[in-house]
Amino acid sequence: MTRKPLIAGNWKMNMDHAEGVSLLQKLAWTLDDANFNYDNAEVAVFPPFTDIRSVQTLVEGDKLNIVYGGQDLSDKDSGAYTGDISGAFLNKLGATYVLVGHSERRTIHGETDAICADKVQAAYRHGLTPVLCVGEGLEIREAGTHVDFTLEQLRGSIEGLSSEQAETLVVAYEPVWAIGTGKVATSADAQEMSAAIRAEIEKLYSADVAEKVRVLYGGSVKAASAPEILGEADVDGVLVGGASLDAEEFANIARFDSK
Ligand SMILES: O=C(CO)COP(=O)(O)O
Repeated sequence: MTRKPLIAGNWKMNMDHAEGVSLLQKLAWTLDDANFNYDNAEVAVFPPFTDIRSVQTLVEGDKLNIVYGGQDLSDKDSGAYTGDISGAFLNKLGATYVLVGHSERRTIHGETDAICADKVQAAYRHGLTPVLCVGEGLEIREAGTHVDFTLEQLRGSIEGLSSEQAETLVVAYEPVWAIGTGKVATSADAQEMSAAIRAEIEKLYSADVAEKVRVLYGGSVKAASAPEILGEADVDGVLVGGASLDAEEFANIARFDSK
């Protein structure tokens, strides 16, 4: 089976709701002008929470083919959790995906694998597809233990996941040393880890489930580096940070396979 590529833009803490709507509008126009075929790849954006209602209004109003999600969610459904966002609210706003365990949340907010596993379950509880972020820091990469480290993170963050849930899981391999540094991993690095993640999913579940899981690469992806990375057998998409804030650049990443 062929897995449909997912081209995802993580806006992080950028773009207020007005800026976000104009970025999304520009992205949609740029893709339309290029006759982008949405059958070739799924395009998703992850705006700040404050933008999502406005994004929903634009997507639904203009019938855009672009989907969207939250950058995080609470592991709880509702209650006295000041500042947290429930997956139920994201679902109500038409979100398709939700990022879980981005390295900036694991480091800055101390999110452990166990917390991520609870957030993955919360995503499924609320009809959201989790994009689970894993990846090693520079010291681990330099020690050569990056595969074991990342698979350990994966196992811990999908604790309790059923086969049925796992089939729709998206995993984003984002080596921390490549995030925001301009140091993009080689396509061989991305392939090595994507294949290892898929093999681990097969061990934990089955070959059929492993075939269905989509594995993304993230870390300084630009239009110039995207085609080679996305050409790797086990890489099913990219999770783009900085370059997703530029409509033209992100559109060119989405059009990675246009000759
Ligand atoms: O963290 C990332 C996406 O979630 C990657 O960010 P950059 O593309 O800016 O390196």
